[in-house]
Amino acid sequence: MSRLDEIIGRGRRPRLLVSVRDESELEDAISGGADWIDFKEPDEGALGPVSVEMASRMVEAINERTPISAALGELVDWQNSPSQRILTVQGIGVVKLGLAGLASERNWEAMWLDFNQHAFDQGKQLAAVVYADWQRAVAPQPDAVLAMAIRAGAKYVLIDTWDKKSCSTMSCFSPGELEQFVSQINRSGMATVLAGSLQLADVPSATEMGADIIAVRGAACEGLRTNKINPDSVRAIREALDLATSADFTVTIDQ
Ligand SMILES: O=C[C@H](O)COP(=O)(O)O
Repeated sequence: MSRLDEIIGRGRRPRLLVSVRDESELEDAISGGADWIDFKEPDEGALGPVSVEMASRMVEAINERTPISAALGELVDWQNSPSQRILTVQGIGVVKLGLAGLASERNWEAMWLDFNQHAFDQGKQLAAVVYADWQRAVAPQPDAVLAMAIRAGAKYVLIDTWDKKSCSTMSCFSPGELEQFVSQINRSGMATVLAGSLQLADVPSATEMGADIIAVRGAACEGLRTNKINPDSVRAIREALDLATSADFTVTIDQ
C-alpha cells in the first residue's frame, strides 16, 4: 500500500486540497491548513498545467509536508502538450487529465487506459476525471467514466467542473444525484476527490456525502480563482472542515 493510499484510509476526515500555481501560493495554502497541494495554472483552463520547472521547484519547496497532485490538461491535447515532462517529476503522486472534447471519440477509453499505464510506469496514479458539466465540456458522461475507472482499477475519481464560470459541481447534479454518485465511487473502493467551484458553505455537505478529498481553488483565492491564494480563506475552509468532522457533528448526523 502506498503512502497516499494510507492517507486516504476510510473513516478519517477528508483531506483539504488546494490548487496552487507557484511557491508563494503553496506556502499560503499550507499555512492556512491545506493538507494536500495540487499544482495547477488557473489561467490555462480547468486543469491547466504549470511548467515542469515550476512543478520541480514546488516539489522541492513542499519537501514532503503534504501529498502532491498535478493537473496535466486534457487528454485530447496530450500528444503535443509541454506538460508531458511533468510526469517525470518525482514527488508528484497523482495526476489529473481531463476528457473534454472526447464525448464522440469511440476510442476515448482505450486512449485513457494507455495514458493510465504510461502514468503508472512513471510512478503516478491517474485520477479519472468526471466533469459535472460534461455536456458543456463535450466529455463522456459521468456514469461512463465511473464504469471505466472501476474496470481500470483506478484509485481516484475527481469530480470537477470544466467551465468555471457557469456552474458548480453542487448545482450541476440534481439533488441526491451527487450523493449517490459519490457513494458509488466509495463503494467501488476508490477515493472521491470533490471539486468544481466549491464554496465555504459547501464544506458540510461535501463532508457528509463522503468525499475523501475536498478540492478548491476559487474559494481559496482573493476574489477570482485567477487571483492569489488567501491564507485566511484557506483557514476558514479548514475550520469548516474540522467543524464538520468534529465528534458533535458526527453525533448530530447519526441521529
Ligand atoms: O482540484 C481542484 C480544483 O483546482 C478546483 O478549482 P475550483 O475550486 O476553482 O473549481
